[in-house]
Amino acid sequence: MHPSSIYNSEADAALLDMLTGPDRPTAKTILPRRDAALDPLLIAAVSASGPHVTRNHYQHDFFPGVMLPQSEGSWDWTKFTGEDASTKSERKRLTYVSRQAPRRQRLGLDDTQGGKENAIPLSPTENLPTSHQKKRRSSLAQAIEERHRTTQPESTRPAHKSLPPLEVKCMARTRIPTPHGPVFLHIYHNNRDNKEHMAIVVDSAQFSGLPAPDAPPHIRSRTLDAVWSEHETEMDRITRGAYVGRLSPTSHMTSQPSEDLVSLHARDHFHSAHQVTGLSDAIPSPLIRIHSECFTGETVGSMRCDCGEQLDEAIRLISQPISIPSQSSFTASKTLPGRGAVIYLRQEGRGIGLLSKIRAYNLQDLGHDTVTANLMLGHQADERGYEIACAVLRDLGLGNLDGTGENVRVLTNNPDKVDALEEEGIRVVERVPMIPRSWKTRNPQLVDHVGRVPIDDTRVAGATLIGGGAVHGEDLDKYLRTKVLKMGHILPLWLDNPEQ
Ligand SMILES: Nc1nc2c(ncn2[C@@H]2O[C@H](COP(=O)(O)OP(=O)(O)OP(=O)(O)O)[C@@H](O)[C@H]2O)c(=O)[nH]1
Repeated sequence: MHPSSIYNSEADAALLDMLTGPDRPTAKTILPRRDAALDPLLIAAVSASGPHVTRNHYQHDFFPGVMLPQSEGSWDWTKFTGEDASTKSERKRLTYVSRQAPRRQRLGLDDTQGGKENAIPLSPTENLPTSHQKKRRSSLAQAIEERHRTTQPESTRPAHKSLPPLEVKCMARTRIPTPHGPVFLHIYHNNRDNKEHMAIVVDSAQFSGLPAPDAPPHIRSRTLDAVWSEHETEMDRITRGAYVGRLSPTSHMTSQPSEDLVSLHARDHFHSAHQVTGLSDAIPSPLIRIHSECFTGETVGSMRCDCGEQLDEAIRLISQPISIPSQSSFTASKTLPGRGAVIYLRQEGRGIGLLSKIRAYNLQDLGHDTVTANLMLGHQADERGYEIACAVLRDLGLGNLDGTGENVRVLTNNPDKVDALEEEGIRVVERVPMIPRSWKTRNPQLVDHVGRVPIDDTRVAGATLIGGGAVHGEDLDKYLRTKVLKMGHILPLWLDNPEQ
């Protein structure tokens, strides 16, 4: 036998011994491992799940900050007394680097037109003034003039050539009981920004099923009632709110995808049936409000502005029953439930965002008014747009575009809103003013020690929130006065002291 084959047989015998023998080989006798130190599959899995895979990966510099000793392993955060400023400046922050091309490139957008109008979903720095906004105005009068020039409704601004037509889709709706009666809350998505705008629809007649022949059509979302996929189930439709009547454990009826046609038919039927009596003309058009988000006013109950009160008052006014006087000696008078909608737009702080609004409040505490404070921060006095609101209105059958949809009455003092709606083809047949409650109810004899006017003893809590009463205070007076005197709101000024 050849010596090398003997050597091989010995090695093989040792290997066999190691694998099968009763005694495990010691470190001295063990043969070098022949298997791979790391499983290639494991390596592939690890490399496939780098920081680009998930936004919640630890390499994002979120709380707790990476590279802080406290962030390693479990640590008692109750002991944290703040990061040492010196170590913070030395600490090199890890940054998240996207491997995708910039969104602008991926969407094939032209980079030459900056500004909000391009409606790219907002980045976290959106609230910071851009360089062109940082330009200081020489005088307030000039700035206000400029604001009137630049804050036209979005529809009148030059449309971005690469933007697809605006689309909105109602993703879900549900019944919400409120102090003013039930409403349907609708959540909308759109292809212009990454915000969830909402519609609060008041139409309690819907609870009794399909519209009665002598009643106005239901206010329903076309996109919600549409068929979303051939695979959608009845439960899918019910879960997203595409039902008629009222849901209960024992009753649920899905809406028909052709709801659009049904409601159009119902509207035609309604109008022709009542042309003779004139009843259809006697029923007022739905009352709507376009409302802009105000976290401080609506959630915290801030008395710096009247936003919480306006949202509450709008739902209350829209929910008021409608009395239809008798049209002839043959017909009796009627009372219909209130109908309409509040379109709730996520354009906090008149479009400048919550962060900037909070900074503006500090400037207001230094004595500046709401308009000047915005301008000092490099913003316009009002940066809102109403294109999405109009698309939502049309989806709800409120808009009367191309002969479809109803005319509307609009609750506002803001002439810009009426102009914006009309630019978009929404037919506004009446502007209904919103008089501040405190102006309507203020009577020095009634003011209690916290400055609240007890207009209704049953509604004393949460003064500026839903279901609240009337409040007034120095900040609110100043804000309301500025709206009338500087922002052109159509409201007869009520002042305790006009010199203030
Ligand atoms: N920048 C800024 N925004 C504010 C201030 N106070 C309220 N807002 C925002 O203003 C918006 C409400 O606008 P208003 O001017 O009160 O009312 P309007 O909607 O223009 O007009 P109406 O329809 O008559 O109520 C909300 O987005 C609030 O967050 C403020 O002091 N500064």
